[in-house]
Amino acid sequence: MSDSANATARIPSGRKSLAASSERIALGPLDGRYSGAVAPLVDYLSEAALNRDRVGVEVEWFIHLTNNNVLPGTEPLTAAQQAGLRAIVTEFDAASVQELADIEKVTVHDVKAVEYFIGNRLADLGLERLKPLVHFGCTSEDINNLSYAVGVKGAVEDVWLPAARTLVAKIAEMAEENRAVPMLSRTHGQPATPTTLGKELAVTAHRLTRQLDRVAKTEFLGKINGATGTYAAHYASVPAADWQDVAKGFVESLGLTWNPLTTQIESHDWQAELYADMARFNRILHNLCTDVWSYISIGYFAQIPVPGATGSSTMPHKVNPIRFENAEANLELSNALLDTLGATLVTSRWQRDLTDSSSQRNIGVAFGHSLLAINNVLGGLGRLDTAEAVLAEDLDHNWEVLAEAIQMVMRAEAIAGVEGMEDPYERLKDLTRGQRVNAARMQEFVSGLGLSADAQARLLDLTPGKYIGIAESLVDHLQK
Ligand SMILES: O=C(O)C[C@H](Nc1ncnc2c1ncn2[C@@H]1O[C@H](COP(=O)(O)O)[C@@H](O)[C@H]1O)C(=O)O
Repeated sequence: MSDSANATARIPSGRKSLAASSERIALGPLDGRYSGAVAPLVDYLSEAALNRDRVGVEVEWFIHLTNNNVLPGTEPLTAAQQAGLRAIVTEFDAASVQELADIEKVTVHDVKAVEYFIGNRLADLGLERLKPLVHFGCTSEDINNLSYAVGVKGAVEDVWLPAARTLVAKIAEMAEENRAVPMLSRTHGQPATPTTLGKELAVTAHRLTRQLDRVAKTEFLGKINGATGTYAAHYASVPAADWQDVAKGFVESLGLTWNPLTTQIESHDWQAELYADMARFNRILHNLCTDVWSYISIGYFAQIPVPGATGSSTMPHKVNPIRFENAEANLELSNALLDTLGATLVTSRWQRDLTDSSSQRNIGVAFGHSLLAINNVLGGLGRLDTAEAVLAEDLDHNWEVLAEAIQMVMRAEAIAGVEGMEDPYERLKDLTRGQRVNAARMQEFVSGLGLSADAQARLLDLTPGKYIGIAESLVDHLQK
C-alpha cells in the first residue's frame, strides 16, 4: 500500500476527546465492559473502599484508646459518640470520596487526608478536645496495613471464595453426572488407557478444592506499632500503657492476626502466600479451560447455543467456546498481577520504601480478572452437553488400548504357572504399535493365546469402554 493510501486510512484528526467526556470513560475493561461482573469487589478493593476502611480503622483506634483508658485524660465515649464516629464509616459515600480527594490535594498525603477528614467531624460529636487522639501514635502504614488486610479479607471471604466454591461445586456436579461415561484418555495426545469423563472432572474439582482450602486458612496479619515498629512515640508520650497489649487487642478486634515484629510496614508475607494460592487455583482452572476447549473441539461436549447470539460474524454455523477463551485470558492477566504482587511485596528497603503503596492499588485488578474468569467458566460449563455417542465412537476406534490389559493378564497368567505366556509385552507390541486393531482382530488374538478359561473370558468381555478400572467409584473421593 502506498504512503498516501495509508494516510487516508487513519482515524481523522480533530476528533472529540473521550477523556474530556462528562461521563468518565473507563480505560480498562474491568471498569468498562466487565464492570457488572466485578462490581461485588468494589466494596472491598476499590480506592474508595480502601479509604472507607482507613476511616474505619482510624475511628476504631480512637474508640479502642478511649474505651481502654489508654491515655490519661480520656474516658470511654458515650454510646452516642461511638455511634456518631461509626456513622462516618457507614455514611461514607461518593461525596465523602470527593471531600477526601479535595483534602488530599492539599496534604499530598492520602492517609493524612483521612486524619483531617475525621478531625473535621469531631466538633459535631462534642469531641473537639480529643482531636489529637485521631491517628495517635500511628504511622500511615499502621492504618494502611490494617485497611488492606480488612479489605482483602472481605474480598476473599465474601466474594472470591464463594464464587470459586460455586464453580468447583458445578465441576463436582458434572463429575457426578459423567462418572460412568467412558472416555478415551490421551497421554501425550495419543490414545491411552480409557477413563471416565466424570473421573477426569473429579480430578480437577479435587485439585481446585485443595487450593481453596488453603485460601480459606489464610492468616490475615496486621500491626499497629508506629513509625519503625518500636512503639517509640507511644512510650515517649504515654509510658505507663502496655502498648503491645493495646496493639494486639486492637488488631484482633478487627478480625486479624497480630504481627508482633515488623519494620514500619507489615511485612506482607501473608499477602504473598495468599496470592500464590490464588494463582495456583487460577492455573488449575486455566488447565480445565484448555482441556474443555479441546474436548469441545473434538466433539466430546456439545455447546447449547444462546438464543439470539452469534458465533462467528461470517460463518453462521458456529458456536464458539468463547467463555473458556475469555477465562483463559483473564486467568493469565490475574496471575501476571498476583505473581508480581507476591514477588515484590515481600521486599522493602531498610525500614520501608513506598513501592508497596503503588502496587497494592492493583490487588482489586488481580481479583477482578480472576472473578471474571470464574464467572465465565461457570457460564460456559452451564451450556455444555456431554456427547456420549461421540465418546463411545472414539473408544470403538481404538481397540489397541486393550494391549496393555492383555499383556498384563498374560504376565499374571505366567506367574500363576500357565504355559506359553512368554514375551507378552513384545507380542502385543508386534500386534498393535502404530497400527489400528479392530475388535475382531483383538479377540482373535486373545483366543489364540492359550489363557486359562477364566482369564480368557475376562479379556473377551473387555472393550475399550469397559477398560476403565475403578474410575467411576473414584469420583466418590470428592464427597470426603
Ligand atoms: O506515616 C508516614 O507517612 C511515614 C512515611 N511513610 C509513608 N507511609 C505511607 N504512606 C506515605 C508515606 N510517605 C508518603 N506517603 C503517601 O503515600 C501515598 C502514595 O501514593 P501512590 O504513589 O499513589 O501509591 C501518597 O499519598 C504519599 O503522600 C515515612 O516518612 O516514613
